[in-house]
Amino acid sequence: MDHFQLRDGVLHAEDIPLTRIAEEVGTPVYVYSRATLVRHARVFREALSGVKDPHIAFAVKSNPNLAVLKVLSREGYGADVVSGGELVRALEADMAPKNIVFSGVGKTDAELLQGLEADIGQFNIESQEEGRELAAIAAAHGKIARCALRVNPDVDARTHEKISTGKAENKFGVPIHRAVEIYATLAALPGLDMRGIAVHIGSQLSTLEPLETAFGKVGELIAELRAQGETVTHADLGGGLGVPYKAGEVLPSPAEYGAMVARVTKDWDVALSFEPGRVIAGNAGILLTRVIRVKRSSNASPFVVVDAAMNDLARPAMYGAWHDIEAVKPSGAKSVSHIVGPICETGDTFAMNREMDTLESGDLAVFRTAGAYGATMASSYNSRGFVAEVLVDGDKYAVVADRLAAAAIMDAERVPDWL
Ligand SMILES: Cc1ncc(COP(=O)(O)O)c(C=O)c1O
Ligand SMILES: N[C@@H](CCCC[NH3+])C(=O)O
Repeated sequence: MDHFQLRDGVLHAEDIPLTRIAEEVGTPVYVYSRATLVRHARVFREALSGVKDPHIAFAVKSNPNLAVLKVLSREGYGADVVSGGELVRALEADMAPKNIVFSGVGKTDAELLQGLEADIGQFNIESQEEGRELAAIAAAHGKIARCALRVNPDVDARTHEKISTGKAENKFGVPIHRAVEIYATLAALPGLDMRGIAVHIGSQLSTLEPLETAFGKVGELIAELRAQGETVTHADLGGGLGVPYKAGEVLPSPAEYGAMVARVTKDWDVALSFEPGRVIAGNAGILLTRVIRVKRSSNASPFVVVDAAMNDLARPAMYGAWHDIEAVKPSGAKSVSHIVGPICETGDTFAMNREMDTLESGDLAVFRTAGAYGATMASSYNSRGFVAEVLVDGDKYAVVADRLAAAAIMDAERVPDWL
């Protein structure tokens, strides 16, 4: 069920008209639906009913807002973090340390220590070098780091090249053909409890086949490790399940994903964990914007200039990504337009020649499927300040991230007295 629906001609988030949020909070603003987050969290867990005791760690990078994390921690979700900053957020949102997994190719010594001191559940080690450093830090502090070795299975996830992570040429994980040797080396080090394998081949996957191929390789690796006398009790299957960005688009469902996982892993005899991000948060959020003006300077499609820009929602500029765009109070008229932001880059374009609701100066519109990799990738480019975020719950809402004005950002800058 979609919690962003038209009621009496006005698009609502749950029971709140988006016109009200625009008036009271201003635009641009991200709006999240608590009911959708909860529904997605439960659907994903339910989809894994064929897996014994799955551990689900929300990929914090997809939406690190504290209120969003709190909703998910209340659903029993843990966190997949990739920085000390994300770790602090997960703890702040009451995610139990044992339910936190630390991924990423570039964890610094300080971040490794931070994870050890928080006694997180698992480090996903991405290189032999990182494993050695973690072992030394753990041993020096009298701690044991529970670890999985992230492997790179050299599988094409068939997604956008910038978010593919499982090809040999990508920076992530250790080459799977070297995994047995590296695992054995790390398992012999004091300070490390090597207990499993992790894999994540990319994001916004639109077919299950690459995942199945990668998981098949992990299954073979686990058997090989055990044959060599290594202990393997855990496997982390990452995230990556795609979501529809266009109305009517059909992607593999969480249930199909869960059934595939249960089938492929049935003889593994390990505790499985998952790191979903987009599939939980993507369709739980929209970006609400207002049309500044419509430029009709030629016979071509008009430029509808909105007050959101590539600094607020980077995906179209970065990946050529599509987000459905709809009027908040649709008149019924449709036309072909270009939807652009105010930033001084041609790349600040959300849609070209898009047939969609006709928008006029002052109208409100939404970018759909903006709950994942939206606000979190915002910047202050062109000194635009940071976009605000709102969480709706039935007939109430709260501002869960203040708009950070350009002036507040400037306050953090200093002009040296020798200038
Ligand atoms: C290690 C890791 N886990 C989980 C995720 C979450 O991916 P997604 O949002 O596609 O589910 C990512 C991002 O791709 C990631 O890099
Ligand atoms: N930022 C990307 C996803 C990156 C996934 C990170 N592992 C996107 O918006 O699609």
